[in-house]
Order: sequence, then C-alpha cells, then structure tokens
Amino acid sequence: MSEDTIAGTLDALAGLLPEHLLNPKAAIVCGSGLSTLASSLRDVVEVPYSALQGFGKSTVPGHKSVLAFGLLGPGAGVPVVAMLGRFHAYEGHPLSTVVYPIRVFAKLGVQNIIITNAAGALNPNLPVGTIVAIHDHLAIPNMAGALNPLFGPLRSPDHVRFLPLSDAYSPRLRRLLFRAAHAEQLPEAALAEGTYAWVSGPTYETPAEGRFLRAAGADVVGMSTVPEVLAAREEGMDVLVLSLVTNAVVIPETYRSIKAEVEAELAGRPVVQPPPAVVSHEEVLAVGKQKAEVMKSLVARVLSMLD
Ligand SMILES: O=P(O)(O)O[C@@H]1C[C@H](O)[C@@H](CO)O1
Ligand SMILES: Nc1nc2[nH]cnc2c(=O)[nH]1
Repeated sequence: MSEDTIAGTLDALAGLLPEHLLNPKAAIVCGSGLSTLASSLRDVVEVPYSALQGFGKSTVPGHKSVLAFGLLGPGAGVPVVAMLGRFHAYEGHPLSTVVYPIRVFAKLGVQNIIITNAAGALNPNLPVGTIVAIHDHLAIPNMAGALNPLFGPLRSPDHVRFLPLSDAYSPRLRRLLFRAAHAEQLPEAALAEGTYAWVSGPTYETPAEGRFLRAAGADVVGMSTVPEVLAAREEGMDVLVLSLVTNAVVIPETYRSIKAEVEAELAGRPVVQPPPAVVSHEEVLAVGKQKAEVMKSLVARVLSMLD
C-alpha cells in the first residue's frame, strides 16, 4: 500500500475524529466473535472501513468492518482505537491489506497493540474457554512459501530489513496481563501461556495436521494474527496477543479405525464408535460470546496499567 494511500486514510480520519481521539495510545484487534471488547470505550466515534481508502471489508461472520475510537478507563481516560473486524488472507485479501490497519495505527502514534483471536487447542491441557497469552509462534505459511507481509522493498530507511522475532511478544505487556488477571481475580487456570501456529485456512485442520502442529510445539492454532504481529513489530510497536480457545483440535479419543470396526463386526464383537468431532465457525463464535466479558475486563485492565 503506497504512502499516498496511507496519507489519504490519515486525512479522512483527521476530518472525522475530534482532536482528543486522533492519537490513540493503544490499539485492540478484535478476533472472531470478540467485537464487544470495545464496548467499554467512552466518547466513541465509529468509522466504517468503507470510509477509509486502503481498508478492505471483513467478510467473515463475527467481524464487523468498523474502527472504533474512544476513551478507556477512569478520569480523562486513555485514547484507544479498536478494529472491529480483521482481514484474513483466506478471504482473498492480499497481505498488504491484512496489515494495512496496523500501518495506519503506527502513523497515528500507537505504541502498544493487543491482538486477539479465536483459536483451536492443540495442547490437551487447554480446555475450551481458556485464554492463552501467546509467547511465540510458528508461521507455517512463512516457512512454506511466500506468505509474509514483510516481503517487498524496505518500507523506509527506518524499517529493519531482517526483523528479529525472538522478542516479538512483549514481556512487559505479558507481565501486565498476568498482574491484570490477578487484579480481576481470574482463576489461575483461566489464563495460560502458549505458542500460536498460524495456518492459512480457511479449512480447519485434519487430525494428522493437528498432531503435526502439536508435535512441532504449538499449543493453539488459528488463521490470523501473525501477519499483524509481524507488521506491528516492524513498525516498532509492543505486542500482546490473546488467543481464546474455542474448540479442541487434537482429540485422541475421537480417532476412528474403520479396520478395527469391520473386524469387530465380522467377529460379532460390539462396535464402539467414537463421538464425531467436527468444528464449526458457529461454535467458535458461541465461545467468543460466552467469554467476551472476561476478555473485555482483562484487556481494559491491561490498558489502564499502561504508563
Ligand atoms: O479472526 P480470528 O483468528 O479470531 O478467527 C478465527 C480463525 C478463522 O477466521 C475463524 C475460524 O472459525 O475464526
Ligand atoms: N486453524 C484453526 N483456526 C481456528 N480458529 C478457531 N478454531 C480454529 C481451529 O480449530 N483451527
């Protein structure tokens, strides 16, 4: 996306927003079913993506296509911008569009970004409903091909060509998060730490893919977030990622051997069929809805702790 496009977006925002909302201190990206994370903002100005050049349109249920600017917390409040609806590569958006809002946030002066997503659990110790503070990632599309949003000419002499990612997930923000969870009296098991595997989607994993990702060290798997993390890090932001576990991917007790079933049938033994395990986006959205309040308090608490 060209500098002219970004300048056009910034001009449009300057015309739509009051002065006190124009330089947000932090940004929130709301994952599937998590748009209510922004519902505690005050003085809200909502800007539809259609009013901003460079922005695409979210086509996935559970993702609006709106930027919400507002104030969070007591007193004067912290100015924040929330993305209600993100872009995924599987929708057909180029990665430059997927990360375009992050480029705009950087120009607005955002220093801290909280990125949320819905994800499937690979680690059997992460039940549905667990919030996972991401501390590392496996970017499968980056490792297998050309799906890296940082491909292309260096954006400016101030950007880094070979971006290190060993510290991609801010220890400072993760520390604030665990302190916030304590202040919110979250049960210890409600908030875990883990590694996110990014896959392109839109297909969910086969059981073998789930086992592969687990064996490679991932705890949860999803179809978003990592491109945003890469762009945010390239822009020098501090990044916190929260995954909400909405379904289990690796479920050993559902593996089915048709061979064993037929042998049992032929031998007259009872055939035990495991329960079917088929994930759906509706299930993902339902868990998002159930957990939105907890996520919202946690995110609001972290933002109130920023100095
Ligand atoms: O945008 P996120 O990563 O929260 O959405 C997840 C991944 C897919 O877009 C969708 C699958 O149900 O939910
Ligand atoms: N790839 C992937 N993304 C998800 N988002 C929510 N659940 C899942 C899942 O099981 N797999």
